Amino acid sequence: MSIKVLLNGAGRVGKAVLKQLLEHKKFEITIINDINPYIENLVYSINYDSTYGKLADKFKIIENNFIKNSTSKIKITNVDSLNKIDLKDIDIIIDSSGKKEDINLLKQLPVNAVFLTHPNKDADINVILGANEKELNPTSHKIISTSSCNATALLPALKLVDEKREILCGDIVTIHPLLNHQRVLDGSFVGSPTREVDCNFEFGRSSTQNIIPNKTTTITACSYVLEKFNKELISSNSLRVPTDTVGAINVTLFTKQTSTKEEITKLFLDFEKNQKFPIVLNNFEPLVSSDFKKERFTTIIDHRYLEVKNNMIKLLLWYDNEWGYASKVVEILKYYEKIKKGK
Ligand SMILES: NC(=O)c1ccc[n+]([C@@H]2O[C@H](COP(=O)([O-])OP(=O)(O)OC[C@H]3O[C@@H](n4cnc5c(N)ncnc54)[C@H](O)[C@@H]3O)[C@@H](O)[C@H]2O)c1
Repeated sequence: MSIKVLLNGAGRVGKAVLKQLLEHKKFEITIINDINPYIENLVYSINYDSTYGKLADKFKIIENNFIKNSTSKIKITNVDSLNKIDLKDIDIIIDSSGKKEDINLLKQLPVNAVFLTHPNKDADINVILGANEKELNPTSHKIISTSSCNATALLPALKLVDEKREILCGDIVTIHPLLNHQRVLDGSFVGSPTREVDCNFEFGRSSTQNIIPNKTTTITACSYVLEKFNKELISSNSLRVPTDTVGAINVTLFTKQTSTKEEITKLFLDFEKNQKFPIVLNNFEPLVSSDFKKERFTTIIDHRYLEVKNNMIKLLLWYDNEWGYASKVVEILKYYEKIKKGK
């Protein structure tokens, strides 16, 4: 029998999750809830996407707030809180709305698990593949955060280096595409209810005309997964750039033991060879950000920019913050179901 899923919030991440989950017959998205009241607009934005193109098997609206394509029939609801939805046939919720819902409310929902697509310190667990998936326990973890796109890309690399060389301190700069809470042209910034944003004035400026510096919650998100990787150990900031998707992280680490470039190269090559999930991909080609669009691997090491000097390691990582991150949400879901069944 298929696992019935409710998708809450069909924005950038929600739609990437939807499209990837449609490929997995084990999961059936039976409800999509979004505060967008226009079902015509919702179905249009699922069928047509400027970043990832047209959906081959398009949805159309059928009777009573249902949409349908050749394989799936999905009910559309339009409420602002999950406790207003009839959940009697739902096994799992994926909440990609960004709403910071009361955790106690989420815990009381009559479903097996709620997956949050944002870091959340009150969740039962924050999971990043390649970092702490072995701690995931379907019996005791009901509210499961799948962390952030940046932390998903970064933490497997930090863990790997730390296990071999012990990280003493470091710094990261994330270079991140623009997001839906930003402005197209200059305007006053209006606080987003779905995001914690510190740099309000900068986010009121035109996202298409500027590189916007801001703080990032990446390291805090890492610390929810593995406590060691916190803001005391690693400093951070971010540059928001006018591209649609694919981020990069410039990472500088100082380690207890010294390394050579060959040793660090081998570390990532060996990891890629032996990994169970699509995490590390080693790139030696002269590629640019759009070449990583729709890439499932989310810690793509660009070896052209790997630098190792004594106890300093400098890495450049790539990741598709929408599609790649959504693929990890789906992988975590599949892994959760697998260990739940004791396989
Ligand atoms: N975009 C990214 O690169 C990215 C990557 C990883 C994680 N995330 C996280 O995923 C979440 C969504 O981000 P996004 O970029 O997809 O945002 P988005 O603005 O594109 O999409 C959010 C969607 O949720 C809907 N929504 C808002 N409040 C709702 C509510 N109360 N109930 C139901 N639907 C609601 C909106 O109408 C919209 O369709 C955020 O928590 C974000 O931090 C985003």
